[in-house]
Amino acid sequence: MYTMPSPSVYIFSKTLLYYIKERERHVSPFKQSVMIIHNLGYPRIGSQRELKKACESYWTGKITLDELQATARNIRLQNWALQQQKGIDWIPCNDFSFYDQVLDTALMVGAVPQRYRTLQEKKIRETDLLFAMARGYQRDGDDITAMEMTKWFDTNYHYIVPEFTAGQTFHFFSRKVTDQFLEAKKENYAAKPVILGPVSFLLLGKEKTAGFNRLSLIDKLLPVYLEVLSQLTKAGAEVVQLDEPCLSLDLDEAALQVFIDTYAQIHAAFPQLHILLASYFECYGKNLPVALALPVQTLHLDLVRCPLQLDDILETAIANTSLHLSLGVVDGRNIWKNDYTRSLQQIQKAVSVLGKDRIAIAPSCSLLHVPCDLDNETALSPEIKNWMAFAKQKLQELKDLRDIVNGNTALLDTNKAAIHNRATSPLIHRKEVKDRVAAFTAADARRNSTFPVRQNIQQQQFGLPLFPTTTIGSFPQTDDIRQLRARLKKGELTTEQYEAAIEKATIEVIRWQEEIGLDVLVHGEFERNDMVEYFGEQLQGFLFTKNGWVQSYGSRCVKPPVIFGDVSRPANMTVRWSSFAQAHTDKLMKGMLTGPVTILQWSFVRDDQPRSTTANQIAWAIRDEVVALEQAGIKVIQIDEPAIREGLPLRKENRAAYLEWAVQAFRISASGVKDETQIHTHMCYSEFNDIIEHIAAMDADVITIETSRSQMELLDAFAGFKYPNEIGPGVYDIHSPRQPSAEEMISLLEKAAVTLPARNLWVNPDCGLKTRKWPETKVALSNMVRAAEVMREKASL
Ligand SMILES: CN1c2c(nc(N)[nH]c2=O)NC[C@@H]1CNc1ccc(C(=O)N[C@@H](CCC(=O)N[C@@H](CCC(=O)N[C@@H](CCC(=O)O)C(=O)O)C(=O)O)C(=O)O)cc1
Ligand SMILES: N[C@@H](CCS)C(=O)O
Ligand SMILES: [Zn+2]
Repeated sequence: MYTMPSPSVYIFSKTLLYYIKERERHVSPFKQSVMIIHNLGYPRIGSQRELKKACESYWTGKITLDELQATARNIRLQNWALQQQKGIDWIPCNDFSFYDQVLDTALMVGAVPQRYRTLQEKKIRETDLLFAMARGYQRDGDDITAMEMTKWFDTNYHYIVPEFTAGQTFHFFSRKVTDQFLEAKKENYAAKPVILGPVSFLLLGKEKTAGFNRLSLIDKLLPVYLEVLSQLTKAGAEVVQLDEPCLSLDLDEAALQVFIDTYAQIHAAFPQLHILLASYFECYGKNLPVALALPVQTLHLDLVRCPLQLDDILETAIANTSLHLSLGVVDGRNIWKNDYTRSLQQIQKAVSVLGKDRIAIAPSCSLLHVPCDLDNETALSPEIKNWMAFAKQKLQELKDLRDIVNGNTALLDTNKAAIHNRATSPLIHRKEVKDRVAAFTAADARRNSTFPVRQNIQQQQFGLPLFPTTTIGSFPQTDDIRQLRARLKKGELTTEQYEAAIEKATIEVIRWQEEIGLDVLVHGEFERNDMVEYFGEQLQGFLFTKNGWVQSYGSRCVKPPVIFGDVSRPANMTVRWSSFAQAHTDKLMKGMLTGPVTILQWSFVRDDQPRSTTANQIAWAIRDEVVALEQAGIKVIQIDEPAIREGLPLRKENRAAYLEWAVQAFRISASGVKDETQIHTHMCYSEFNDIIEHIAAMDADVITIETSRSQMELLDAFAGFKYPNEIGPGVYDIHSPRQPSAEEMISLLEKAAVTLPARNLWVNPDCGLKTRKWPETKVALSNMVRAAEVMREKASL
C-alpha cells in the first residue's frame, strides 16, 4: 500500500490552505459532463521519420528552411487529425519541436546564452539559432560550442540543458507556443498548449556562474510565463498543460515553496484558465500534499509507474475539493497492450468517488517515448503483435476505455482475450534460462584477482605508453554504409556482397587508425545498425520492428528491440567481426559489446517479471560472448554501459536496490575472463557524480566516460572518491560537428592530470563517432593523438 507522506510539508506554508479554499470557490471550467480523454504529447518525428530526414537535409543544405517548415507543419497537421479522429478531447499543441522541448522553452523565455548573441546580432533566423544552440556553430568565422545535453529523467530521450547566470533576465522571445496554438485553432482543433512549467524549467537547468541558486530566478521568469499565458488566453486557449515533471523527484522545502508561490501567482493572474498540471515517471511521493494543494484545475497522475497513489489521493485530499484528476492509465513508456480490466478498476474507482465529469483519462506521459504506429509492422508474429500497442493504438485504447465505461463491453472481451493469450503463451518461457539465472553464486560476479594485480599484468603485457589513446567504438555511419544495409534488406545485395563491403570499410578504418597513431584500435561497428538493436536481433526472447522509431535526441532516433520472453544467446554475436579486425592489425583491437543494463534500458522490456531478472538473463548471454571473444584472441573488451545511470530510479529511496542488481548484472557479464584480459566500460549522456562508488564497484579495468561538455567537472567526483581504476575522460564533444583543437584537449587533459594519477589516464572522445562525418572526425582524432603526445612529452620533462 502506498503510504501518504508525512504532513510536515504542510506546515511550512501558511498560504497553502488559503489556496485550497480559493480553488474550492472557483467554478469548474469542465464544460462536459462526460469523461474527457486527452493526450500529453504525440511523437513529432513523423511515422516515417519525416522530420529527421528533413532536418538532416536542411543541415546539409539540400532543402531550404521553408521546405523544412512545410514538413514540420504537415507532421503537426497529421498528428492533430489523427488525434481528432480517435476522439481525443484535448489535443496537445506545442508538443512539436525541431529538436527538443526544453530548448524550445529556453527560446520561449529568451534564455539564450551570451555566446550566441553574436548570431542574434547577425540576425540569424530563430530556427537557425535553435540549431546553433543544440549543435554548435562553426561557420563564417564563428566558432561557438553547443549547449550541454543530458538524459530526460529515466528515458533514452535527451534534452538540452538550460544555462543560467546570476542576474539573468528573461523575455517572451520565441512565439512558437502561440503560433502553434493559432495554427491548430485555425484548423478547428480543440488544442491544449503543452508547456514545460517554470519551476521544472529552472530545476532542469544548470548555474553557469557561481554563488547563486537558479530557483532564485523565478521572480524574473514568472512574468514571462504570465505573458505567454495571457497571449494564449487572448488567442482562445481554454486548457493549458503545464508539465512539471520535477515533482517526480526528491525536492527540498525551498523548491516546494517555489511551486506553491509560482502556481498561486499563475492562479491569481488567470483564475478562469484551466491549468492541467502534469508530472510523470514516478509517484508524487513526499511532494503529494503540495501537488494536491496547488491551485490548478486538473492534476495528472502517472498510474502506470505509481498505481497505488490513487487510493490515497481519492481517500484523503480529493473528495472535498473541486480538483479534477487526469488518470494516466495507458503506458506512455512501453509498447504492451493496455490491460483494460486493470485500467477500468482504476477509472471506476475514481469515477465512483468524483463522478465522470471530474475525471480525464490519458497516457501516463507524453507518447514521445513510443513508436508511432503498430500498423506499419507487417512482419511481426501475429500472436505477439496482438500483445502490443504503439502511439496511435494507445489513442485508440483511451477511446476504447471511455466506450467501455459507457457500456461497450465487447471491447473489454477482446482485450481480455489478448491479455490472457500473452500471460499463458509458451513463446515466453525457457526453463534452461531460468535455471541458469537461479544458480548464480557470488563468485560468478567476481574477477579472479583484484584490480591492482590485474593492472600490473595488463600493463606489462600491453606495454602501452602514458596517456594511451583509443576511441569508443563506432566510426561514422555514412550514408554509404547505411545504404549497404538497406540494400541487403531489400535483397539488392547478397550477404557475401554486404560483408565484403563492410570488411573493406573495416580494413580502411584500421589502416587510418594505425596511420594517425592511435594505440588501442576499434573495428568501427560498421556492421551494426545500432548498439542495442544489433544484439537484440541476435538474442532469443527479443523481437525487432521495421519502423518502431523513437526520438533519442535532435534528429537521432532509435528502434528499441522488444524483449518479450526469456533471453538466451544461440550463437556468437561479435566474434566474427572482432577477430576479422584483429587479424588485420598488430595493434590491440578492442572487442565491442553492449552491456546488460544498457540492452535492458534501451529496449521495450517485458512487464511480467522484475527488470532485474531480465537484466540477469541478458548478463549471462553477454558473459558467454565475452568469453568467446577472449577465446578468439581478443585481449581488450569493452562492455558499454551508457545507460546505467539512466536506469537509476528517480527517487533516492529506490536507488540502492537498483544499483545492486545493475552493478551485479555488469559484473556477471565481465567476470568470466582471465586477469590478462582488459575489460573496458563506457558511459555517456548522463551526470555520473552521484553513482561514482557504484561505477567503481563495477570494477572495469578502464572506464571511458563523457566529460568534455562539462569541462571535466565530473573528474572532481572521481578524484574525491579516489576512483581506483583506469579512466579515459572524454576530451571532446562528439555531438557537435565542431572540430576541437589539440590545444583545447591538452588543457582538458592537464585538468584531468591534476586530479587523477597520470598512470591511470586514457585519452579518448566522449562517445562513439557514428553520428559524425569523416572530415571532422579525421581532424578531431588527429588533434587528439597530438594532444596525447604533448602530454607524454610534458610528463617526461
Ligand atoms: C549512443 N546513444 C544511443 C542511445 N540509444 C541507442 N539505442 N543507441 C545509441 O547509440 N542512447 C544514447 C545515445 C544517443 N542516442 C543516439 C541515438 C541514435 C543514434 C543514431 O545514430 N541513430 C541513427 C539510426 C541508427 C540505425 O539504426 N540505423 C539503421 C537504419 C538506417 C536507416 O534508417 N535506413 C533507412 C534506409 C536508408 C536508405 O535507403 O538510405 C530505412 O530503413 O528507412 C542502419 O544503420 O541500418 C539515426 O540516424 O537516427 C545515435 C545516438
Ligand atoms: N560503442 C558505442 C558506444 C556508444 S555509447 C559507440 O561507439 O557508438
Ligand atoms: Zn557513448
